[in-house]
Amino acid sequence: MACEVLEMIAEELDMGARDIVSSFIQDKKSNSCIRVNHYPPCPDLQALTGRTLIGFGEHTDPQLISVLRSNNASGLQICNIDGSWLSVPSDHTTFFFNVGDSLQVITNGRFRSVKHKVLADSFKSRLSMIYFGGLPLSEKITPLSSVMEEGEESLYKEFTWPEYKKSTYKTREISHFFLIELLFLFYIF
Ligand SMILES: O=C(O)CCC(=O)C(=O)O
Ligand SMILES: [Fe+2]
Repeated sequence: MACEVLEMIAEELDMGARDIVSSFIQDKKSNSCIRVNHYPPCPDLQALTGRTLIGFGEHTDPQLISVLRSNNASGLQICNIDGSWLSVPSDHTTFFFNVGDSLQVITNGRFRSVKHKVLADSFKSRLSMIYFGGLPLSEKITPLSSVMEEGEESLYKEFTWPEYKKSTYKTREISHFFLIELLFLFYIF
């Protein structure tokens, strides 16, 4: 499914070969993964702080594309162009596709990665499973020549995929860590 979507994108952008982007995630060395997230309800902690708790802090996915499926518990929100947050309706029968930072760069900004976050629900447990399709570790993240118009310049500094991934995961650990620490404190007291 992720390949099919990437192929439609390549076609839409007139990139020549239909599989020019999807071949990255089909490569045996593609650095792709699947993550399962569980957000337990924490009504007591929510009542204690009087705030909606963040289950997963705001971020963009660093890979090319993410394909998400969740149970029927809501919580996922995406950031609108005006900075407001929109809730993604939860539906266990649908897939949610997210453009990642790498796709933004290789298309030189024609497709934009979207900031998103997850709010923890007071009563319902959320379970999500996401496939992240990433470039092989040997690849540089830089606009593909087939997307560039004559004279167009790259909007981005060039990174290798391992360099970029390392820097994004460093910032993300903070929000996970914060939640774990909070839960830990709550269970102690
Ligand atoms: O759990 C979700 O709904 C989204 C999680 C997410 O954004 C991620 O794992 O990168
Ligand atoms: Fe994400």
